[in-house]
Amino acid sequence: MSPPEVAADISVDVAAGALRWSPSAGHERQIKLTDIVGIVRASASSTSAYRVLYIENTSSANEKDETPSSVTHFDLASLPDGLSSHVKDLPAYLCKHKPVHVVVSTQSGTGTAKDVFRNGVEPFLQSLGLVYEITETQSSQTILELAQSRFLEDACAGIAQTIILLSGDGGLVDLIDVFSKCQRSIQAVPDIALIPCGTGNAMASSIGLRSGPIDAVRTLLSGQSCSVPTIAVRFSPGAQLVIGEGRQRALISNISDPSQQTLYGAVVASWGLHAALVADSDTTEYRKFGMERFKMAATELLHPTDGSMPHRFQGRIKLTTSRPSVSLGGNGDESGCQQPVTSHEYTLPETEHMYVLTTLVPRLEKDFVISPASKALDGRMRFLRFGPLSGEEAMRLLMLAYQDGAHVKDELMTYEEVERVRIDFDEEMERWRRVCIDGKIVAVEQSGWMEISMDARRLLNLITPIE
Ligand SMILES: Nc1ncnc2c1ncn2[C@@H]1O[C@H](COP(=O)(O)OP(=O)(O)OP(=O)(O)O)[C@@H](O)[C@H]1O
Repeated sequence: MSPPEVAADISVDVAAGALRWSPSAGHERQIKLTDIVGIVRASASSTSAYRVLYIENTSSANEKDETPSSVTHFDLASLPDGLSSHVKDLPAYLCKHKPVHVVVSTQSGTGTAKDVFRNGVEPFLQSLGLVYEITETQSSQTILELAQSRFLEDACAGIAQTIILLSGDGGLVDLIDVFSKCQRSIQAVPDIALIPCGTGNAMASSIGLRSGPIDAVRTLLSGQSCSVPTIAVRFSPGAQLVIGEGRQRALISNISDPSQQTLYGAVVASWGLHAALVADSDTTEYRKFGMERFKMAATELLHPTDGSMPHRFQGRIKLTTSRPSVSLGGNGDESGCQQPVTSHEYTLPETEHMYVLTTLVPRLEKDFVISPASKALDGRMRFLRFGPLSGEEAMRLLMLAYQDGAHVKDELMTYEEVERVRIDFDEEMERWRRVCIDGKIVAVEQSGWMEISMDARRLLNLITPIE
């Protein structure tokens, strides 16, 4: 790390939204006030009083660099007018006795997590003098193994942990799955700071981290810790995880009891078009295209090369919803009192489907608002469905999700809050019995089923921006 730079001639130009200073060597510098990550008080042993952490944009017009920004800092002897609102105390989750654990998921998205660590997270931690340990993923098992051997053990022993996770949704889901399958009680719930480095980044986008991974570093200094609600997805005994670019199968759970075939997630459980396109596009070849990979796979599913219509997914769907009880002989309760809520279970009349999705979050990508009524981490589950359509019509409907979720107003769409969803699959080919749980793909056996419901436990916290 370079020696601290103590600034002189610091001035705040509120009208221009700029901060100017003279470094100890070199020309006057200027940044936008919006690029300030935060200002912290220097340690007692320091000669300066404050440290300004900011995002430096080093991109040039010709550079094709996906992570051009970096986090850096300079020191101040005193605080000029106009900067006091940027002064932050270190949040409790950065004041634990244990080193911060950083997990870099090297294959997430287009493989930028290492750069994001080098340019954003590492200089941030060093600027604050925080001690940290790093794990870079070597395989798709790394996070699962680390969660099992370290994070879970410490959580059960009551040791407070903060984990900075540079990944997409997959890394978070690996942690959720390991913690949810633990039979022991968690004594200290870990705080997870998600730095979005994946393709969809549904959870990060949904909690408000939509300006890229370097910008998400801000939240490390000024976020709040919120518990993560999860779904439990139970499967029929023959269901198997699809791994190795679709070529291999693995057990869902190492427990031999078939009734324990459960996966846990925090984002989405889907069947039909969504699950098929996530499954088809999860190959090294497709991953190179970033977010485009979803659209490319969708095009192939919606416009089969043999000129046929898109597949009609066969199965029966049963929903359980919460509804206020209807009072006998009345048109609702006019007294203003809350009506008791009862569960209502019914099977959809349609047995052919195209898009079937249950979600806990509003966004599947930064601008793809799948469930506009959802609020991240509020623990409410919503169900979306539409039936068989032409490729053009399905695309039209899904593109409306990019207009703040306008698709849910379309009469072709079923959209409602649910407590439980059960699907009984009536498909012969395994290809059409693949489902997606937060990016993981499961192939259900012929005549098999899956059942999605909320898990009552909250075993992990997520650091979210304060609104
Ligand atoms: N070194 C590695 N070798 C093989 N697989 C890896 C390696 N590092 C990470 N992975 C796997 O790559 C996948 C990346 O998933 P992740 O969700 O983080 O990114 P993504 O799929 O691009 O994003 P999103 O889920 O947000 O769309 C995970 O399954 C992870 O276990």
